[in-house]
Amino acid sequence: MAPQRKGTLPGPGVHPLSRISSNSAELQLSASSMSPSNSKVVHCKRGIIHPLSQPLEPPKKEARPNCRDTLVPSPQGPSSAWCTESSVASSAWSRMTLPQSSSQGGWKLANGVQEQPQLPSGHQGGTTRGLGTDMNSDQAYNEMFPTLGVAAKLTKKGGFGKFPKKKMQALEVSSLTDQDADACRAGLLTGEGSGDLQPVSSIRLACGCDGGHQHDEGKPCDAITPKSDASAHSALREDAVKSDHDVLHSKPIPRQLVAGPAMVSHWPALGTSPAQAVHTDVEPASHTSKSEDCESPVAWKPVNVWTKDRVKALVVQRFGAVAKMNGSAQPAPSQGLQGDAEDAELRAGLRVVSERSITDGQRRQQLKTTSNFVHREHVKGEGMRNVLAGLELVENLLSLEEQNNLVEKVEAWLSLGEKKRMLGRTYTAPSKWMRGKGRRTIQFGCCYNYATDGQGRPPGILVEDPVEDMPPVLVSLAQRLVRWGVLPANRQPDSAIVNVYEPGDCIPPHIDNHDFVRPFVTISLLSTAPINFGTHIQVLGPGDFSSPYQIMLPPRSCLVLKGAGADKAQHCIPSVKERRISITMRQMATQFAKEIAKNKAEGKWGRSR
Ligand SMILES: O=C(O)CCC(=O)C(=O)O
Ligand SMILES: [Fe+2]
Repeated sequence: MAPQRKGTLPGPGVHPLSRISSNSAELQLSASSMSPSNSKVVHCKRGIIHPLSQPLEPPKKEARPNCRDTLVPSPQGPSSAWCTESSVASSAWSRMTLPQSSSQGGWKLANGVQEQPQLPSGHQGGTTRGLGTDMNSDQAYNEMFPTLGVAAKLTKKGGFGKFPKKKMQALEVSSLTDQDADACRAGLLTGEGSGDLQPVSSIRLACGCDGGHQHDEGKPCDAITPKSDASAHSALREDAVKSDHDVLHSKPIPRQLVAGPAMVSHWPALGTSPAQAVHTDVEPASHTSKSEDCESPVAWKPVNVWTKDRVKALVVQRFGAVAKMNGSAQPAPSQGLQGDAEDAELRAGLRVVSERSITDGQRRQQLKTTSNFVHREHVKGEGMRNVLAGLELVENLLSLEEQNNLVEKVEAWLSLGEKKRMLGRTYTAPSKWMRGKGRRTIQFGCCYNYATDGQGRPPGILVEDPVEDMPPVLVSLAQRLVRWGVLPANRQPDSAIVNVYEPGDCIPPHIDNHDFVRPFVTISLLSTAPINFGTHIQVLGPGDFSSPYQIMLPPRSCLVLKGAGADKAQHCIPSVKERRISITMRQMATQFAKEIAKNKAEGKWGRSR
């Protein structure tokens, strides 16, 4: 039996005057589980160190010139021409995500042979590159390595362990289609099966290079691989890859998104790259004090500080690969629950390497929680009571860098949504923008029906209507909310709505639907905005609401809603002055989660891509 559906959440594009409601109801409780992969990836500012947790083998050389992702035939090397679609799936091969616009690169294979820049006929997008190749073009290098989402399809057999080192130099990879590449960057196109996209092993460092060359201590990396450094490159790369693999040999391949700072040049819809924003003062004006910038545990460091020793230290730190890296017999340090969780966050792009040393306990201590909100109103049948009881504002939830990473993801999701590349009603936008009309939303995990729809379905979760799964970055966020005590363990969110407020946008007064259990949270990003509370909030005009109580929501904070604060008082966000993003993360009542799981298992939630 479906739970009562009384609360309603205003939709993204309907005038607020048409949708005020309030109510309360008893809830069905549920506990859902999300299973982070245990694989480990080092994620640095402008790149990642991906472990290869499953082995690779050279693909069979079956030429399939007309398949979707046909490789550019390469003049030499073990992989002269084959179809990634078949060979990757069948023989543990990798595919590298490259934007179409980067295809005029002028790369060289390590053996010095120029790779053909032209795409073969039948190619639908993207291009082919060599992994472990030298670059002969600064432009190509800078355009590609720091920018790319990297994905691979891998099967369970073969491996670097069995793969001759030299052939690493000529590993051939091919791009995904443009659509896949977009989805990959957005952290949506992932999966565990051999038919899904997976990250390829690669080492790309903060300098934007792939780790394939020697870095002099303290000296900037010029991101061009001099020929003479070739052996140093491969030594470093292979050491690290081997170590990753040795340590992680039996673990599943991590799901990963890589979105670098140069993404904007390939994907104009993204706007300014948040990765650059970290050190270029894109932080909105609402970040008033300088100290706020300083409280981030991650101080900005110049990107050119990576040295071979630093890389080794990182790999050791991340993977416990002491023995492999140093040739000594030290045992690998064990990774506890915290380590695994951090790994998941690193993979998801939520956490950066430099935050690795911060324990959950320390993170919890950084949180500043305010919970004594009081506003007494008459509640029918209950008399006067504090209708804000149960609200908690948790400040300092995210560092600046974590916020920027999230915003970068949101921009990618918006871009996909605009291109209609997300499932069903994942992305919704007001048909025509006007002040107070609404906001854009991105829903993950379940489709929420904001208002009675054309088929007469009431507000609430629509279990038949597919939306995209929670992306890894949000799964990690949900897990950390529990780990840091913001939400109880049995309330880990399994759904999320991203609200994107452009100046003038609002969310009208509402009580969140009881298809979602309490407590739940809404996380604020980018700018401070007031949230209004009251049992009867008045709508004065588009985006203009009159209410007896207001709480300021600073960026990087979250508001926990439960008790009367969630169920007796309505809340709303009046038209915002500055761009703001919020992520409302909630757990579905058990039966909805179960029905959705069932529908997915029966293949009723197809992918639109
Ligand atoms: O943007 C916010 O902080 C509030 C969002 C909200 O109320 C909701 O998603 O239900
Ligand atoms: Fe809400």
